[in-house]
Amino acid sequence: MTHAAIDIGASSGRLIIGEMKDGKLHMKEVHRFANGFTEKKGTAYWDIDHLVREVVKGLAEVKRLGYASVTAGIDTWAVDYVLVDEQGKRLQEVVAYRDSRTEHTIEKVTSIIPKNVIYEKTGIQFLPFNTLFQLYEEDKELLQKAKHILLVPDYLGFCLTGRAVTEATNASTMQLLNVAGQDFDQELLDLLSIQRNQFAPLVGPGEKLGPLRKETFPEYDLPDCEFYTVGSHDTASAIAGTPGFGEEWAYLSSGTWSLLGIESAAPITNPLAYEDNYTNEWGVFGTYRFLKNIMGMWVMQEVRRHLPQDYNFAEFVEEAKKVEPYQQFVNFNEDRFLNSLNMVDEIKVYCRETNQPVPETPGELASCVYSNLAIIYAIAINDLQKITGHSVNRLHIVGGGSNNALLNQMTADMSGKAVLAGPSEATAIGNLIMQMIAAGELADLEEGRQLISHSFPLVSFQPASVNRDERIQEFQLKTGKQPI
Ligand SMILES: Nc1ncnc2c1ncn2[C@@H]1O[C@H](COP(=O)(O)OP(=O)(O)OP(=O)(O)O)[C@@H](O)[C@H]1O
Ligand SMILES: C[C@H](O)[C@H](O)[C@@H](O)C(=O)CO
Ligand SMILES: [Mg+2]
Repeated sequence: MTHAAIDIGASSGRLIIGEMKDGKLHMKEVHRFANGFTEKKGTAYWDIDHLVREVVKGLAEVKRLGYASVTAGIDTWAVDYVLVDEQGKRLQEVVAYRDSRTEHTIEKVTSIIPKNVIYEKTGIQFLPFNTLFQLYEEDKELLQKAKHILLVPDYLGFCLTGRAVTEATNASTMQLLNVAGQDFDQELLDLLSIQRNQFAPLVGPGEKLGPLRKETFPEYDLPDCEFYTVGSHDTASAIAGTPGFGEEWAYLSSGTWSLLGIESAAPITNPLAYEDNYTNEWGVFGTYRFLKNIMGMWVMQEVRRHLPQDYNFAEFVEEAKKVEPYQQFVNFNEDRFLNSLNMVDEIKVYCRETNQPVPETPGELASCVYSNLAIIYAIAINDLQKITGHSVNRLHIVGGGSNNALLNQMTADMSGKAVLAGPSEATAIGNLIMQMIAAGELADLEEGRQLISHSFPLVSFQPASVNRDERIQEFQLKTGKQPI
């Protein structure tokens, strides 16, 4: 059986087909397209119609390649939603989570329901753009008109099959689900004046969603396609696609964001987890993604956008290798880097404010970003071990960032942990694995991870002794980021 993973990240989307042959997972990228948000009249929006078109184009390409019948699953970035009316029409453009409208909303909401109460209810990290805060700022009249409030992957599934669901892994990122009750929290819904039935029924990954409604797209020659729910939060699929085994492993899903954490059988919401803003996003098969959002390759994407040279990411790494690392210490996890007007200027201003050498060249800027991300990852692993009592002896880095051998080595050096890099397309692979389990081709996630480890070679990086403690202490001194 051939399966199609539709994986749409904040920076790019792709349709990848996969099938199991001779005990290996064989994949082919069939379609790739750009994604990104644009500002219109001061608000940041996604182009959701572009994404629908690109998904349908990708499915048409699947048919053109001779696959008459496939299954498919959709995963995207988290938290953002679409309001849909009684006729199934979108009520507004889709606001992007980096929009400034929720800059001060955490304070507003937590002045009504205390922060610790929300964390006890949801176990979810406080990020300014969580759906809870976006909906608090949403136009109340529009909200009232909405028959459905659909997260982006659920909306895409609705457009393609006509069926509205709320897939649980992505639903958890909204910070509206009560982890004890395993459904929406009524007090939080009341705060937003939202009825429970405005959210479609919660469903888990691995369930049949429905057939592609070809008649909706008559201008395309499309395959027969049965859609399944998967880990529709891309990070849930990325973790499902990470070939970690046993206890002592952690993951770093390295793309626009760096998501660093462990797979836990139960939520972890102790005081240290709350203080250090760790999250318990719902994973596949009832697991919890105990992780922390760290500013990731977004920083390099924005540096690239604001430099006159047109380097690709591999070229940035080569330029960074020519520069002495750890020349300045920058806490890229500060909100100021979430959507700076000009990331290059923001980094320079930060270094001037903290009386540090200012990076000027592309290599100096890339080295500054990679050096500090490696330190931030190392601190996050130390904190993770303290919070959970879980020891980590190897870090699996997956996603596009796993192609960065320099950063992989720096991460091993700063954390003192072995790094296993790859697969780069772990999200699409985790998406495919869920479909194969649902189709009965694989027994469970463990067998899926065995298949991944047999199909995609990992690259290993061992830690070198590089004044780890001194550099981390200097980072904490210069940035004020104290250990928990
Ligand atoms: N060869 C490479 N060398 C260095 N970095 C790379 C390389 N290839 C990709 N990257 C990094 O990976 C990032 C893209 O990662 P990935 O493809 O996982 O993101 P995405 O899926 O498009 O978006 P999201 O993270 O939102 O899912 C790029 O921004 C870049 O920084
Ligand atoms: C906004 C979310 O935190 C972000 O999308 C992250 O969870 C993600 O999905 C990274 O691809
Ligand atoms: Mg991705």
